Amino acid sequence: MSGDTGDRPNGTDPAGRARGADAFGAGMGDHGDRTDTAGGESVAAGPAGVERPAALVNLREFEAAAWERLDPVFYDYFAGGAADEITLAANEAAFRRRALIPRVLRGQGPPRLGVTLLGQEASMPVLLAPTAFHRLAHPDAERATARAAAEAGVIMIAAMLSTVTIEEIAACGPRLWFQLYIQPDLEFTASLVRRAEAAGCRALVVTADSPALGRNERAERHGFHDLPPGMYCANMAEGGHVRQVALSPEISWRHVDRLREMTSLPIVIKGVLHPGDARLAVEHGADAIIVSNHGGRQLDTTPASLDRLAPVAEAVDGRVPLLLDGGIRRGTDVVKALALGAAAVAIGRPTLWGLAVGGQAGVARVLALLRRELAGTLALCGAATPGEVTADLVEEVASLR
Ligand SMILES: Cc1cc2nc3c(=O)[nH]c(=O)nc-3n(C[C@H](O)[C@H](O)[C@H](O)COP(=O)(O)O)c2cc1C
Ligand SMILES: CCCCC(=O)C(=O)O
Repeated sequence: MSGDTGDRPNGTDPAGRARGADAFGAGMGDHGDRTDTAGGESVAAGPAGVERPAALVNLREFEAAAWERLDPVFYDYFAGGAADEITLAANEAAFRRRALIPRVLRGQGPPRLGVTLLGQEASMPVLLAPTAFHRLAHPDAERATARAAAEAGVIMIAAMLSTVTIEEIAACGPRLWFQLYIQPDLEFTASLVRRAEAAGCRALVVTADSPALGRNERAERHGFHDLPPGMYCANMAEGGHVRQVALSPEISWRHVDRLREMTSLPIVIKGVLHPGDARLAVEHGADAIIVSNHGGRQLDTTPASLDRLAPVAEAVDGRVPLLLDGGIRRGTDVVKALALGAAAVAIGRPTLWGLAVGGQAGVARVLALLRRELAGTLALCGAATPGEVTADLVEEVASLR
Protein backbone atom coordinates (compact mmCIF):
# COMPACT_ATOMS: atom_id res chain seq x y z
CA MET A 1 0.00 0.00 0.00
CA SER A 2 2.59 2.52 1.05
CA GLY A 3 5.13 1.41 -1.53
CA ASP A 4 2.98 1.91 -4.60
CA THR A 5 1.72 5.35 -3.63
CA GLY A 6 5.27 6.64 -3.57
CA ASP A 7 5.67 5.72 -7.24
CA ARG A 8 2.42 7.22 -8.32
CA PRO A 9 3.22 10.76 -9.50
CA ASN A 10 3.97 9.79 -13.09
CA GLY A 11 2.55 6.31 -12.96
CA THR A 12 -0.92 5.32 -11.89
CA ASP A 13 -3.71 7.06 -10.03
CA PRO A 14 -5.15 6.09 -6.62
CA ALA A 15 -7.26 3.42 -8.36
CA GLY A 16 -4.39 2.13 -10.48
CA ARG A 17 -5.25 3.91 -13.74
CA ALA A 18 -2.62 5.59 -15.87
CA ARG A 19 -2.50 9.35 -15.73
CA GLY A 20 -3.52 10.93 -19.03
CA ALA A 21 -0.57 12.70 -20.65
CA ASP A 22 -0.98 16.28 -19.46
CA ALA A 23 -4.75 15.78 -19.75
CA PHE A 24 -5.79 19.22 -18.57
CA GLY A 25 -3.08 21.38 -19.98
CA ALA A 26 -1.46 21.75 -16.58
CA GLY A 27 2.26 21.66 -17.07
CA MET A 28 3.42 18.58 -15.20
CA GLY A 29 5.88 19.61 -12.56
CA ASP A 30 5.52 23.22 -13.61
CA HIS A 31 3.46 24.15 -10.61
CA GLY A 32 3.75 27.86 -11.19
CA ASP A 33 1.14 27.54 -13.96
CA ARG A 34 -1.22 25.25 -12.15
CA THR A 35 -3.81 27.70 -10.91
CA ASP A 36 -4.33 29.12 -14.39
CA THR A 37 -5.32 25.81 -15.85
CA ALA A 38 -7.00 23.77 -13.19
CA GLY A 39 -8.88 26.20 -11.04
CA GLY A 40 -12.22 27.18 -12.52
CA GLU A 41 -15.70 25.94 -11.76
CA SER A 42 -16.02 24.37 -15.21
CA VAL A 43 -14.53 20.99 -14.61
CA ALA A 44 -12.83 19.20 -17.45
CA ALA A 45 -13.44 15.55 -18.20
CA GLY A 46 -12.09 13.44 -15.34
CA PRO A 47 -10.88 9.87 -15.14
CA ALA A 48 -14.34 8.38 -15.54
CA GLY A 49 -15.31 10.82 -18.28
CA VAL A 50 -17.20 12.99 -15.83
CA GLU A 51 -17.85 16.64 -16.56
CA ARG A 52 -18.61 18.14 -13.17
CA PRO A 53 -18.38 17.39 -9.46
CA ALA A 54 -22.05 16.36 -9.38
CA ALA A 55 -21.18 13.35 -11.54
CA LEU A 56 -18.74 11.95 -8.98
CA VAL A 57 -20.51 9.52 -6.68
CA ASN A 58 -18.08 8.99 -3.81
CA LEU A 59 -15.03 10.47 -2.14
CA ARG A 60 -12.68 7.98 -3.80
CA GLU A 61 -13.71 9.31 -7.19
CA PHE A 62 -12.91 12.80 -5.97
CA GLU A 63 -9.45 11.62 -5.02
CA ALA A 64 -8.92 10.12 -8.48
CA ALA A 65 -10.28 13.23 -10.20
CA ALA A 66 -8.07 15.46 -8.07
CA TRP A 67 -5.10 13.31 -9.00
CA GLU A 68 -5.93 13.91 -12.67
CA ARG A 69 -6.30 17.64 -12.27
CA LEU A 70 -3.66 18.65 -9.77
CA ASP A 71 -0.05 19.33 -10.45
CA PRO A 72 1.71 16.15 -9.22
CA VAL A 73 3.82 18.22 -6.84
CA PHE A 74 0.74 19.54 -5.05
CA TYR A 75 -1.13 16.25 -5.24
CA ASP A 76 1.77 14.54 -3.53
CA TYR A 77 2.05 17.24 -0.86
CA PHE A 78 -1.65 16.77 -0.04
CA ALA A 79 -1.77 12.99 -0.32
CA GLY A 80 1.53 12.15 1.30
CA GLY A 81 2.25 10.86 4.76
CA ALA A 82 5.42 10.67 6.81
CA ALA A 83 8.19 8.21 5.99
CA ASP A 84 6.86 4.79 4.86
CA GLU A 85 3.25 5.96 5.11
CA ILE A 86 2.43 3.03 7.37
CA THR A 87 0.15 5.17 9.55
CA LEU A 88 -1.41 6.81 6.50
CA ALA A 89 -2.50 3.38 5.23
CA ALA A 90 -3.48 2.19 8.72
CA ASN A 91 -5.98 5.02 9.17
CA GLU A 92 -8.21 3.73 6.38
CA ALA A 93 -7.52 0.05 7.08
CA ALA A 94 -8.81 0.44 10.65
CA PHE A 95 -12.27 1.27 9.28
CA ARG A 96 -12.22 -1.59 6.79
CA ARG A 97 -11.46 -4.14 9.54
CA ARG A 98 -14.50 -3.18 11.56
CA ALA A 99 -17.97 -4.43 10.77
CA LEU A 100 -21.30 -2.76 11.37
CA ILE A 101 -23.86 -4.95 13.12
CA PRO A 102 -27.18 -3.24 12.33
CA ARG A 103 -30.34 -3.34 14.40
CA VAL A 104 -33.62 -3.93 12.55
CA LEU A 105 -37.32 -3.08 12.83
CA ARG A 106 -36.82 -0.17 15.13
CA GLY A 107 -39.25 2.14 13.31
CA GLN A 108 -36.90 4.99 13.99
CA GLY A 109 -38.20 7.34 11.30
CA PRO A 110 -35.98 9.47 9.08
CA PRO A 111 -32.48 10.15 10.45
CA ARG A 112 -31.76 13.58 11.92
CA LEU A 113 -28.10 14.40 11.59
CA GLY A 114 -27.73 17.65 13.55
CA VAL A 115 -25.37 17.85 16.54
CA THR A 116 -24.24 20.50 19.02
CA LEU A 117 -20.49 20.73 19.59
CA LEU A 118 -19.04 23.07 22.23
CA GLY A 119 -22.35 24.91 22.23
CA GLN A 120 -22.43 25.32 18.47
CA GLU A 121 -24.97 23.64 16.24
CA ALA A 122 -23.82 21.82 13.13
CA SER A 123 -25.90 20.10 10.48
CA MET A 124 -23.96 16.86 10.84
CA PRO A 125 -21.18 15.39 12.99
CA VAL A 126 -18.57 15.99 10.27
CA LEU A 127 -16.21 18.96 10.49
CA LEU A 128 -13.61 20.21 8.07
CA ALA A 129 -10.21 19.41 9.60
CA PRO A 130 -7.65 22.19 9.35
CA THR A 131 -5.47 21.80 6.28
CA ALA A 132 -2.86 24.30 5.15
CA PHE A 133 -2.48 26.04 1.79
CA HIS A 134 -5.84 25.66 0.01
CA ARG A 135 -4.63 27.93 -2.77
CA LEU A 136 -2.51 25.06 -4.03
CA ALA A 137 -5.78 23.29 -4.83
CA HIS A 138 -7.84 26.19 -6.20
CA PRO A 139 -7.42 29.93 -6.75
CA ASP A 140 -10.46 30.72 -4.56
CA ALA A 141 -8.52 28.95 -1.81
CA GLU A 142 -10.04 28.84 1.70
CA ARG A 143 -12.84 31.17 0.60
CA ALA A 144 -14.31 28.40 -1.58
CA THR A 145 -14.02 25.91 1.27
CA ALA A 146 -15.63 28.35 3.69
CA ARG A 147 -18.56 29.06 1.37
CA ALA A 148 -19.20 25.35 0.94
CA ALA A 149 -19.03 24.85 4.73
CA ALA A 150 -21.45 27.73 5.26
CA GLU A 151 -23.87 26.33 2.69
CA ALA A 152 -23.71 22.87 4.29
CA GLY A 153 -23.97 24.13 7.88
CA VAL A 154 -20.82 22.29 8.96
CA ILE A 155 -18.03 23.60 11.17
CA MET A 156 -14.82 24.56 9.38
CA ILE A 157 -11.62 24.47 11.39
CA ALA A 158 -9.59 27.14 9.62
CA ALA A 159 -5.87 26.41 9.52
CA MET A 160 -3.52 29.04 10.89
CA LEU A 161 -1.46 28.44 7.74
CA SER A 162 -4.25 29.43 5.37
CA THR A 163 -3.51 31.27 2.14
CA VAL A 164 -6.19 33.90 2.79
CA THR A 165 -6.68 35.58 6.17
CA ILE A 166 -8.97 34.36 8.92
CA GLU A 167 -11.00 37.54 8.45
CA GLU A 168 -11.59 36.74 4.76
CA ILE A 169 -12.56 33.18 5.65
CA ALA A 170 -14.98 34.41 8.33
CA ALA A 171 -16.56 36.82 5.83
CA CYS A 172 -17.72 33.76 3.83
CA GLY A 173 -20.02 32.89 6.72
CA PRO A 174 -19.11 29.41 7.98
CA ARG A 175 -19.36 28.20 11.55
CA LEU A 176 -15.72 28.62 12.35
CA TRP A 177 -13.04 27.31 14.70
CA PHE A 178 -9.42 28.39 14.46
CA GLN A 179 -6.45 26.00 14.45
CA LEU A 180 -3.34 27.28 16.13
CA TYR A 181 0.27 26.18 16.17
CA ILE A 182 1.19 27.94 19.42
CA GLN A 183 4.15 30.16 18.56
CA PRO A 184 6.93 30.57 21.13
CA ASP A 185 6.44 34.32 20.67
CA LEU A 186 3.42 34.49 22.95
CA GLU A 187 2.68 38.08 22.05
CA PHE A 188 2.25 37.04 18.44
CA THR A 189 0.19 34.01 19.52
CA ALA A 190 -2.04 36.33 21.55
CA SER A 191 -2.51 38.60 18.55
CA LEU A 192 -3.66 35.61 16.46
CA VAL A 193 -6.05 34.59 19.23
CA ARG A 194 -7.52 38.09 19.34
CA ARG A 195 -7.97 38.05 15.56
CA ALA A 196 -9.68 34.67 15.69
CA GLU A 197 -12.00 35.89 18.44
CA ALA A 198 -12.82 39.09 16.57
CA ALA A 199 -13.50 37.10 13.38
CA GLY A 200 -16.13 35.09 15.25
CA CYS A 201 -14.27 31.80 15.70
CA ARG A 202 -16.03 29.75 18.37
CA ALA A 203 -13.13 27.52 19.47
CA LEU A 204 -9.34 27.35 19.34
CA VAL A 205 -7.86 24.09 18.15
CA VAL A 206 -4.29 23.66 19.40
CA THR A 207 -2.30 21.25 17.27
CA ALA A 208 -0.21 19.33 19.76
CA ASP A 209 1.40 16.69 17.55
CA SER A 210 3.85 18.94 15.73
CA PRO A 211 6.89 19.82 17.84
CA ALA A 212 8.72 19.31 14.54
CA LEU A 213 7.55 19.07 10.94
CA GLY A 214 6.89 15.51 9.74
CA ARG A 215 8.92 14.44 6.72
CA ASN A 216 6.76 14.02 3.65
CA GLU A 217 9.14 12.20 1.34
CA ARG A 218 6.86 12.60 -1.67
CA ALA A 219 7.11 16.38 -1.35
CA GLU A 220 10.81 16.11 -0.68
CA ARG A 221 11.35 14.05 -3.81
CA HIS A 222 9.77 16.85 -5.82
CA GLY A 223 11.90 19.44 -4.04
CA PHE A 224 8.69 21.10 -2.80
CA HIS A 225 9.73 23.19 0.18
CA ASP A 226 8.19 26.61 -0.41
CA LEU A 227 4.89 27.93 -1.61
CA PRO A 228 4.93 29.15 -5.23
CA PRO A 229 5.34 32.87 -5.85
CA GLY A 230 2.26 34.87 -4.89
CA MET A 231 1.09 32.38 -2.25
CA TYR A 232 1.88 32.85 1.41
CA CYS A 233 0.56 32.23 4.91
CA ALA A 234 -1.79 35.20 5.01
CA ASN A 235 -2.26 35.21 8.80
CA MET A 236 1.49 35.51 9.25
CA ALA A 237 1.92 38.66 7.16
CA GLU A 238 2.92 41.79 9.04
CA GLY A 239 3.69 44.97 7.15
CA GLY A 240 5.11 43.59 3.92
CA HIS A 241 6.92 40.70 5.62
CA VAL A 242 5.66 37.17 6.22
CA ARG A 243 6.62 35.68 9.57
CA GLN A 244 8.20 32.23 9.56
CA VAL A 245 6.01 29.66 11.33
CA ALA A 246 7.62 27.80 14.21
CA LEU A 247 6.69 24.16 14.81
CA SER A 248 8.53 24.30 18.08
CA PRO A 249 9.73 21.56 20.46
CA GLU A 250 9.51 24.11 23.27
CA ILE A 251 5.71 24.12 23.33
CA SER A 252 4.32 22.41 26.43
CA TRP A 253 1.25 22.21 28.66
CA ARG A 254 2.47 25.47 30.23
CA HIS A 255 1.69 27.16 26.93
CA VAL A 256 -1.79 25.68 27.00
CA ASP A 257 -2.20 27.20 30.49
CA ARG A 258 -1.11 30.57 29.11
CA LEU A 259 -3.59 30.22 26.27
CA ARG A 260 -6.30 29.40 28.81
CA GLU A 261 -5.55 32.76 30.47
CA MET A 262 -5.60 34.58 27.12
CA THR A 263 -9.08 33.59 26.01
CA SER A 264 -12.45 32.43 27.17
CA LEU A 265 -13.00 30.47 23.94
CA PRO A 266 -13.21 26.70 24.27
CA ILE A 267 -9.80 25.06 23.72
CA VAL A 268 -9.54 21.83 21.75
CA ILE A 269 -6.33 19.78 21.83
CA LYS A 270 -5.68 18.12 18.47
CA GLY A 271 -3.35 15.19 17.98
CA VAL A 272 -3.80 13.13 21.14
CA LEU A 273 -3.17 9.35 20.97
CA HIS A 274 -1.95 8.51 24.51
CA PRO A 275 -4.45 8.17 27.39
CA GLY A 276 -2.01 10.02 29.67
CA ASP A 277 -2.08 13.03 27.39
CA ALA A 278 -5.87 12.87 27.21
CA ARG A 279 -5.99 13.09 31.02
CA LEU A 280 -3.50 15.97 31.01
CA ALA A 281 -5.55 17.80 28.38
CA VAL A 282 -8.59 17.65 30.65
CA GLU A 283 -6.55 18.71 33.68
CA HIS A 284 -5.23 21.70 31.73
CA GLY A 285 -8.73 22.87 30.92
CA ALA A 286 -9.26 21.50 27.42
CA ASP A 287 -12.90 21.54 26.37
CA ALA A 288 -12.53 18.80 23.75
CA ILE A 289 -9.89 16.50 22.28
CA ILE A 290 -9.26 15.47 18.69
CA VAL A 291 -7.88 11.95 18.50
CA SER A 292 -5.62 12.27 15.48
CA ASN A 293 -2.27 11.28 14.02
CA HIS A 294 -2.35 14.26 11.66
CA GLY A 295 -3.45 12.10 8.74
CA GLY A 296 -0.28 10.01 9.07
CA ARG A 297 1.87 13.03 8.31
CA GLN A 298 3.79 13.40 11.55
CA LEU A 299 5.10 10.33 13.39
CA ASP A 300 4.96 7.27 11.16
CA THR A 301 4.03 3.90 12.71
CA THR A 302 1.62 5.40 15.20
CA PRO A 303 -1.60 3.34 15.18
CA ALA A 304 -4.65 4.34 13.20
CA SER A 305 -6.47 7.12 15.01
CA LEU A 306 -9.59 4.91 15.13
CA ASP A 307 -7.58 2.36 17.14
CA ARG A 308 -6.80 5.04 19.77
CA LEU A 309 -10.37 6.19 20.28
CA ALA A 310 -11.39 3.58 22.86
CA PRO A 311 -8.29 4.00 25.10
CA VAL A 312 -8.61 7.78 24.99
CA ALA A 313 -12.36 7.58 25.69
CA GLU A 314 -11.68 5.39 28.70
CA ALA A 315 -9.15 7.87 30.09
CA VAL A 316 -11.41 10.86 29.53
CA ASP A 317 -14.45 9.08 30.94
CA GLY A 318 -16.98 11.45 29.38
CA ARG A 319 -15.48 14.63 30.89
CA VAL A 320 -15.01 16.27 27.45
CA PRO A 321 -16.24 15.34 23.99
CA LEU A 322 -13.89 13.49 21.65
CA LEU A 323 -13.49 14.10 17.95
CA LEU A 324 -11.58 11.90 15.53
CA ASP A 325 -9.86 12.49 12.23
CA GLY A 326 -7.84 10.30 9.87
CA GLY A 327 -9.12 8.09 7.08
CA ILE A 328 -12.80 9.09 7.07
CA ARG A 329 -13.97 8.44 3.49
CA ARG A 330 -17.50 7.00 3.88
CA GLY A 331 -20.65 7.49 5.92
CA THR A 332 -20.00 4.03 7.38
CA ASP A 333 -16.64 5.34 8.67
CA VAL A 334 -18.41 8.19 10.46
CA VAL A 335 -20.80 5.78 12.17
CA LYS A 336 -17.96 3.48 13.25
CA ALA A 337 -16.15 6.43 14.86
CA LEU A 338 -19.36 7.50 16.63
CA ALA A 339 -19.83 3.95 17.91
CA LEU A 340 -16.30 3.87 19.33
CA GLY A 341 -16.81 7.08 21.28
CA ALA A 342 -16.46 10.11 19.00
CA ALA A 343 -19.00 12.91 19.17
CA ALA A 344 -18.00 13.93 15.65
CA VAL A 345 -15.30 13.40 13.04
CA ALA A 346 -13.29 15.65 10.75
CA ILE A 347 -12.12 15.21 7.16
CA GLY A 348 -8.81 16.49 5.82
CA ARG A 349 -7.84 15.31 2.36
CA PRO A 350 -11.39 14.79 0.98
CA THR A 351 -11.97 18.53 1.31
CA LEU A 352 -8.84 19.24 -0.70
CA TRP A 353 -9.91 16.78 -3.39
CA GLY A 354 -13.28 18.52 -3.64
CA LEU A 355 -11.60 21.90 -3.81
CA ALA A 356 -9.20 20.76 -6.53
CA VAL A 357 -11.97 19.25 -8.64
CA GLY A 358 -14.52 22.05 -8.44
CA GLY A 359 -13.77 24.80 -5.94
CA GLN A 360 -16.79 25.60 -3.76
CA ALA A 361 -19.03 23.25 -5.76
CA GLY A 362 -16.53 20.44 -5.33
CA VAL A 363 -16.31 20.81 -1.54
CA ALA A 364 -20.11 21.12 -1.41
CA ARG A 365 -20.46 17.86 -3.31
CA VAL A 366 -18.01 16.06 -1.02
CA LEU A 367 -20.05 17.18 1.98
CA ALA A 368 -23.35 16.28 0.32
CA LEU A 369 -22.10 12.79 -0.49
CA LEU A 370 -20.92 12.20 3.07
CA ARG A 371 -24.19 13.54 4.43
CA ARG A 372 -26.21 11.20 2.22
CA GLU A 373 -24.05 8.24 3.14
CA LEU A 374 -24.26 9.07 6.84
CA ALA A 375 -28.05 9.37 6.70
CA GLY A 376 -28.27 6.08 4.80
CA THR A 377 -25.96 4.30 7.21
CA LEU A 378 -27.85 5.54 10.28
CA ALA A 379 -31.12 4.40 8.73
CA LEU A 380 -29.77 0.97 7.89
CA CYS A 381 -28.32 0.62 11.39
CA GLY A 382 -31.67 1.47 12.99
CA ALA A 383 -30.43 4.72 14.57
CA ALA A 384 -32.39 7.97 14.21
CA THR A 385 -29.61 10.32 15.35
CA PRO A 386 -25.82 10.32 15.78
CA GLY A 387 -26.40 10.12 19.54
CA GLU A 388 -28.21 6.79 19.13
CA VAL A 389 -25.15 5.08 17.67
CA THR A 390 -24.04 2.67 20.36
CA ALA A 391 -20.86 0.67 20.82
CA ASP A 392 -22.59 -2.65 20.05
CA LEU A 393 -23.08 -1.59 16.41
CA VAL A 394 -19.39 -2.17 15.66
CA GLU A 395 -17.25 -5.28 15.89
CA GLU A 396 -13.84 -6.19 14.66
CA VAL A 397 -14.33 -9.38 12.64
CA ALA A 398 -12.03 -11.80 10.87
CA SER A 399 -14.13 -11.79 7.67
CA LEU A 400 -13.23 -8.15 6.94
CA ARG A 401 -9.49 -8.44 7.44
C1 LIG B 1 -2.33 18.79 3.08
C2 LIG B 1 -2.60 18.73 4.55
C3 LIG B 1 -2.32 19.84 5.33
C4 LIG B 1 -2.58 19.80 6.70
N1 LIG B 1 -2.35 20.92 7.43
C5 LIG B 1 -2.63 20.91 8.74
C6 LIG B 1 -2.45 22.08 9.53
O1 LIG B 1 -2.03 23.13 9.03
N2 LIG B 1 -2.75 22.01 10.85
C7 LIG B 1 -3.21 20.87 11.43
O2 LIG B 1 -3.46 20.84 12.64
N3 LIG B 1 -3.42 19.75 10.71
C8 LIG B 1 -3.13 19.75 9.39
N4 LIG B 1 -3.36 18.62 8.66
C9 LIG B 1 -3.93 17.42 9.32
C10 LIG B 1 -5.47 17.43 9.26
O3 LIG B 1 -6.00 18.39 10.11
C11 LIG B 1 -6.06 16.07 9.68
O4 LIG B 1 -5.53 15.71 10.92
C12 LIG B 1 -5.83 14.94 8.69
O5 LIG B 1 -5.78 15.42 7.36
C13 LIG B 1 -6.93 13.90 8.81
O6 LIG B 1 -6.72 12.84 7.98
P1 LIG B 1 -7.43 12.63 6.54
O7 LIG B 1 -6.68 13.51 5.59
O8 LIG B 1 -7.22 11.18 6.29
O9 LIG B 1 -8.88 13.00 6.68
C14 LIG B 1 -3.10 18.63 7.29
C15 LIG B 1 -3.39 17.53 6.50
C16 LIG B 1 -3.15 17.56 5.14
C17 LIG B 1 -3.50 16.36 4.31
C1 LIG C 1 4.48 23.89 7.83
C2 LIG C 1 3.33 23.18 7.16
C3 LIG C 1 2.52 22.39 8.12
C4 LIG C 1 1.19 22.04 7.53
C5 LIG C 1 0.76 20.70 8.01
O1 LIG C 1 0.34 20.56 9.12
C6 LIG C 1 0.83 19.55 7.15
O2 LIG C 1 1.23 19.69 5.98
O3 LIG C 1 0.47 18.45 7.60
